[in-house]
Amino acid sequence: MRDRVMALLQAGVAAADPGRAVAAHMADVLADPPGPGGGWTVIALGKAARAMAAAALEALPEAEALVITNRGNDAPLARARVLASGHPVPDAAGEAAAREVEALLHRAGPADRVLALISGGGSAMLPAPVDGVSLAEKQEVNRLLLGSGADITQTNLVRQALSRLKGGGWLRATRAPVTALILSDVPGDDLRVIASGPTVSPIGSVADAAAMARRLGIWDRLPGPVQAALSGTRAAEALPPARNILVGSNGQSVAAMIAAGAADGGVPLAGDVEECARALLEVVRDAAPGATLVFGGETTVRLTGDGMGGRNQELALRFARAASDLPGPWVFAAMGSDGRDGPGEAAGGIVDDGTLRRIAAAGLDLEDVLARNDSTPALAAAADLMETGATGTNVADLAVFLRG
Ligand SMILES: O=C(O)[C@H](O)CO
Repeated sequence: MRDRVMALLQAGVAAADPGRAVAAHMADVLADPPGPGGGWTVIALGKAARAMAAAALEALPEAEALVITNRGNDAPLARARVLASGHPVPDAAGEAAAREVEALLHRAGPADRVLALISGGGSAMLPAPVDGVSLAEKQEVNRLLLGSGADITQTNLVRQALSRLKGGGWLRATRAPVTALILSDVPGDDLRVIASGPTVSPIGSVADAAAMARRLGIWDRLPGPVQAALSGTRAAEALPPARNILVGSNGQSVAAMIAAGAADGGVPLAGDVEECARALLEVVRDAAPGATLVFGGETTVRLTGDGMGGRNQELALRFARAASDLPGPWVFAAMGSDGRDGPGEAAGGIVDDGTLRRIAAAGLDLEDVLARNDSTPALAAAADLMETGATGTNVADLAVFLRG
């Protein structure tokens, strides 16, 4: 049963393979070639940038690419300049990369074509603070947003208002027509949110961003220049049109898992992880023997301790606790599609009807584990920790329930 669950998760991850996703859409890209004397400017941003650029360059034998990605994903790539940038905290390397991106975009003329390859993590990797705001101040804003409980849409609304390149900034910076291939790591696949939407219109106005900072309770702690920038009015402008194409997403991965033989679980992985665990249990309670249900999305965890864990590991444990009276055999697994769940090395958790017994046998008190958000050691003690290594893509979280 565990092998079947892992094979389905693997099918979901494979469907989000950045190289394959880009290759599948290069015919669309090539349908709008450069004009006479023009060429391609390829700029890739985010955790999947290198893999996306590699696939694009296969189809563009004359082109070179600028790749901005996080450390660890920054292996050299033929015909590309690969720049490592700070993530999740923006850094000076990212600021220098942002200047290179701007220079390339400015240089491209109307006969050229810009191919933007956008993936998650891009917001932190390309800090381009608006006039009057320093990198250190942007770092502080980042820190405040992370601690405020803001979701990714709220976070990126504020980030966009403080950036030259987010929220359509790439379009403002170039005279060349832009096509963007976008790999989504956000629930709902709002293109304005993914990597803060460099090639689409912003989520809201500067005033909306200021109102959000107030609502999140961080306004009074924002550095003065940031408050000033958020108090200004940036005239709403019509952005040049761009072709924005979603090439991979959580929904597409869930669809691939369904194509591999599972059924749609019908509820998203969303909201508070405990509430989500209970909602999943309600869905699977009446599942017939042999039924396999798949789920996608991203939950949130309210931290009450400082243990080692991640939202998928916590979801797996909370599901096992909620399902204590669910007749076995059953298996439930949840993972981050990037193979990373929280700060450690684990990808997620894979629990079954014996998990609670194994945790107790290891001398652990599950209530205490959950109160300390310490899911990794508990899952490891039950031989239920999932470790896949980095998968090279990121389309949020995937989960599978299988009834034996
Ligand atoms: O970079 C970001 O903003 C997040 O990963 C969402 O795409």
